[in-house]
Amino acid sequence: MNTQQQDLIALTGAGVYRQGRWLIRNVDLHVKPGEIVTLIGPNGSGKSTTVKCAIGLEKVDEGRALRKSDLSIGYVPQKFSVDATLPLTVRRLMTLGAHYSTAQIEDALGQVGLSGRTDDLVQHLSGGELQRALLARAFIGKPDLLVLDEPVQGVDYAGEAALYDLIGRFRDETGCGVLLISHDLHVVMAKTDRVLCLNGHVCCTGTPQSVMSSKQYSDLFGARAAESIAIYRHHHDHTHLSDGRVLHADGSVSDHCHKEEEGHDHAR
Ligand SMILES: Nc1ncnc2c1ncn2[C@@H]1O[C@H](COP(=O)(O)OP(=O)(O)OP(=O)(O)O)[C@@H](O)[C@H]1O
Repeated sequence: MNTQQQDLIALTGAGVYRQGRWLIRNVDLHVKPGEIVTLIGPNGSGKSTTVKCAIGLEKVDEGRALRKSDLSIGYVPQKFSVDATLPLTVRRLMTLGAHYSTAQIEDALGQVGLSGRTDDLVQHLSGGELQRALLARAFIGKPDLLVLDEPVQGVDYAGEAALYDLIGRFRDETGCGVLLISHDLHVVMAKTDRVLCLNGHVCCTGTPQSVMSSKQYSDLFGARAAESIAIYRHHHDHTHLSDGRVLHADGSVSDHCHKEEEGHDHAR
């Protein structure tokens, strides 16, 4: 990756305020071409909200969200539902909003192990197959940025490794950036260039190696590091108040939870 390259997306001090509370605050996130950046964090910690701000689906209430001009994005959302009464074939799914040749569609589907399935109804795909089809749809336009919100949900273990390999290969071949939300600690550590651990704010960040060798990482993940579930068992020592300020364990209140260090224990 060339660090001189322009960011594809950049959040700076981003905050989203909805229904009387800050969903995220003080979030900095940058993705350059060729870079895989992964967000991890507990349920409800603001990962999807952060991704939506980055690609312009949510607006930020403070801070800045910038995107490279003419940025093309291949997005696999966390939730994708198809109306059971609306017949939608895999071919149609692949061409919604764009035109691709049969050869291009077959090639994209072949890459995710769905060759020959173009005429199947999307409603009849299994959960893992639908996920693969959505990934093929994200790949097919060769976007500048792939944004994948839990791309392997419902995919079996062997299929999961294969799909992450595919994402890595796609990045290598096209030089695209990848912004990923993952719950799989092994995958995060193996594939990603940079990890951001969110809990309403960025509580620790760095290369997988630097995060893994940091005290914050062992405090966060400790002996359970081998278990992906460890991600959800942070030991927390401060609370986010409804006005966005932070109540620390010693009773002090500050505007944000970053005191001096990059990563730390925290709570919401
Ligand atoms: N538009 C909205 N209005 C109000 N609250 C919202 C809105 N969108 C998200 N939230 C809340 O913000 C919090 C963060 O949601 P988000 O989906 O970003 O979390 P997440 O880290 O992706 O969670 P998960 O791992 O469960 O998918 C949640 O408590 C959610 O209910």
